[in-house]
Amino acid sequence: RYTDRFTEVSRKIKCSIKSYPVLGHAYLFASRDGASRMRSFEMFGREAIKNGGLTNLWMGGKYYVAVVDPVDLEFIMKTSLEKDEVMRFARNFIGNGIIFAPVPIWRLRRKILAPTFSPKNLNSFVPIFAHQSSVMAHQLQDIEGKGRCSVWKYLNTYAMDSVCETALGVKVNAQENSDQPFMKAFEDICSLIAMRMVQPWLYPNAVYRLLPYNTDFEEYKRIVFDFIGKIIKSKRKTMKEDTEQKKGTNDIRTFLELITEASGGDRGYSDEELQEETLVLVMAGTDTSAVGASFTVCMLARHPDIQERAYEELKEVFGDSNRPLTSEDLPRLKYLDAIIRETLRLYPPVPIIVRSVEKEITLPSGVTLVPGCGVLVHIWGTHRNPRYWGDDADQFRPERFLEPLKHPAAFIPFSFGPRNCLGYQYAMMSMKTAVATILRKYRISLPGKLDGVDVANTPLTVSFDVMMKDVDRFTVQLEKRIK
Ligand code: HEM
Repeated sequence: RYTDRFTEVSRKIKCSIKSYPVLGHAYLFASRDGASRMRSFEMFGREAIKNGGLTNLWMGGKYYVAVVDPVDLEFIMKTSLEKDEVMRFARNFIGNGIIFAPVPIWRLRRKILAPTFSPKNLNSFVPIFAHQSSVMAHQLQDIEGKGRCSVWKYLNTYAMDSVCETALGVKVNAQENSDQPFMKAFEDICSLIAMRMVQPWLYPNAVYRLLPYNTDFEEYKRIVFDFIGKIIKSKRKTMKEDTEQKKGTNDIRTFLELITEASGGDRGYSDEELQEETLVLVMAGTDTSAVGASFTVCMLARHPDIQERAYEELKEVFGDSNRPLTSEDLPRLKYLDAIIRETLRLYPPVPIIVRSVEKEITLPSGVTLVPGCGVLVHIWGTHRNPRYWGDDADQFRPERFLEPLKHPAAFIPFSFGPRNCLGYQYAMMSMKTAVATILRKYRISLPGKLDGVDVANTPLTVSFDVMMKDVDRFTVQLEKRIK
């Protein structure tokens, strides 16, 4: 009966991509390869653009409406706060942490976590971003002048060190010891989750448990939880004293301290709940901003004129001084801000999110969605919708962010509405600090041609592993700038 209702909805929406009985469109996602998964998602984004904002996607018998129109999206993001059931595969990993939690749990956790992202707290983190990015700039000497090299490891460990120090008050020194089993395990588990989400034949637990993927999943999960568990245990011991000592001083209060206190101190979150929330912060905060900063570095390498303009802006703010960046410098770096936003538009670190329709809703475009429908919020497609970005929507042009947006939900790398990303400003500050620090020290480039291919003008090949990543692992050339 439900399927009949979904079929009825889907008939009102155009989709020229062939779907088969039982499989639906899942045959397009059968490969293990993340780049192939992303190509299929891009195809649905383009199809929705062609059809005026919506298209259908059948994942086996499960129906999704894919949306790339900001007017419909604004409505959906304000009315449908529940995550789609397909996120249960991510929930198997991080439990009821705020990001995938059902709405009643989410409301409580959001209330506790939100105040910790106040401007005062965020500004107090900037010296940590500045210090950690100077460590990164130093580490990058390893690849300076060595031709094409990946910057991923450097930016990922920078993000890890910054998040752990700001959120948990723990120095993990990932930059100096970059072989962190936690980071590799996290990357691999994301890949497994992404694959299971798009392959309905892997949905039943009875099937999945028989496959080697499940053994890997459990092993990666163990590594990740061991890491987080150790941190929490050590912090629980010292936190009480730390908090007492910091009272009345200007010392930085970490998220972990703030959320423990806000949720009632010793009688607040259990160890397990604190573990879930901590894991969300580390998970949501590390790879996403590392991916965003790494894509930005790749874009600067491809657009030397834009890079020079950003460097000029840095010279205006810092002159010839090597002084560390401060929180007052960040709002002055307006062009760098536009470059990062333009990068997040073309290469959103989270290209797709999925919400669930709980109550019947009629979208501004006139289509009525029934309970149980999934909504595929196509961030990648929305960002390339020519109706809102013009005919040059696929071109990298940061200047577009110096003008007002055509619609507030046309640019949604951090999602939109009451359940948007809590770390939005944190991420912008961390990424800006990292990219500014690299640019002050290095010129970023790429050879014009490689194997006869015009590198600068070829779009990056990206994969979908929950997060979107460059399959070449963000490869560029670095040369030291001579002052
Ligand atoms: C470029 C970097 C980042 C991007 C692109 C990003 C993107 C997102 C997206 C798309 C969501 C899902 C929202 C939804 O379902 O509507 C989200 C949620 C969230 N993000 Fe971020 N994020 C970034 C960085 C961060 C950082 C640095 C933190 C924390 C330090 C953070 C914390 C969170 C939290 C707590 C949520 C869950 C919010 C909720 O469900 O209420 N994010 N983020």
